[in-house]
Amino acid sequence: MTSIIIAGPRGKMGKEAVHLVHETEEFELAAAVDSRNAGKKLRDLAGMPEETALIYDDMQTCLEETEADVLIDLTTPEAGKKHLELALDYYVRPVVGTTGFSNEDIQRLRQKSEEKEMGAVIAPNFAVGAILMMKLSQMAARYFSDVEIIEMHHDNKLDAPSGTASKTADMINEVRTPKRQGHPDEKEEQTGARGAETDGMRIHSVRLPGLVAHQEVLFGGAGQSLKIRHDSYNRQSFMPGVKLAVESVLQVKTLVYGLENLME
Ligand SMILES: NC(=O)C1=CN([C@@H]2O[C@H](COP(=O)(O)OP(=O)(O)OC[C@H]3O[C@@H](n4cnc5c(N)ncnc54)[C@H](O)[C@@H]3O)[C@@H](O)[C@H]2O)C=CC1
Ligand SMILES: O=C(O)C1=N[C@H](C(=O)O)C[C@H](O)C1
Repeated sequence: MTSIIIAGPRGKMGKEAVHLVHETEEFELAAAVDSRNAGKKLRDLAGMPEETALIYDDMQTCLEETEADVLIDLTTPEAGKKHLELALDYYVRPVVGTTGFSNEDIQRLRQKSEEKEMGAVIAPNFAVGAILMMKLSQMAARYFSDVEIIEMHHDNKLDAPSGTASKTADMINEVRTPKRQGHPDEKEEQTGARGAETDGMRIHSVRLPGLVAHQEVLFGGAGQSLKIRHDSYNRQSFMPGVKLAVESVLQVKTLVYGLENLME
């Protein structure tokens, strides 16, 4: 049985994760960390399953008082970083879906996880289709070095660009012939018109109500273009990936960044 703490249980993703843990025979919910409702049980909150796990409003207290194997964090960039470090301190393996980690953060946290000989997973996207979109984009980037990433999300998202877009850019950069795209003399008449610059490529972030999580990777070459697109229409799309990450984090002794490194 894998005993799990969930941080952010009332959030859009956290709620789905609570249901995933509740419905998975080999998982059990040990506790939850929420920004409110300390002292209540999960089942006391609207829309929650019949779970008696205690709610804490402070990660450190939760870790001190709870026996758990894994922490699933689905909170905010600021809280997620703090929670990941604390989980490693208390020898609880973190599975972090929260986005907003820089490459420097990941490097530092990987070093800590290796010092502790504790597995950790940071997965900016748990949807299998999104992982394939990133891998196919990496494959295409060998042949097309002109690429623009357009990520589209709901308007409650805190971070931009999305974790998925940053990861896609990293994966493309591993294989792409370095190139500064666009006209050498191009000038933004309005700040931001060309999007965020990363190694000469551009990332554009769209935020609109009604959207969930969508991304297009556009490649251009002489007389042709290629578009690779993924859409998540709901948060259930992420749950098989959360389950895989929880199962896998028990088997590794370093920080794994990206679900593609855990998929067969
Ligand atoms: N890896 C993936 O596949 C996915 C990742 N995400 C990421 O997951 C995170 C959460 O996304 P949503 O559920 O859409 O956000 P949300 O805003 O619906 O939920 C976040 C929850 O975290 C709680 N929270 C904030 N600070 C906290 C703290 N210090 N301790 C405990 N709880 C705290 C909030 O009260 C809220 O209930 C974001 O960073 C988002 O980018 C979202 C979807 C998929
Ligand atoms: O905030 C979201 O919703 C999502 N965040 C992740 C990201 O930043 O890439 C994953 C997915 O796109 C949904």
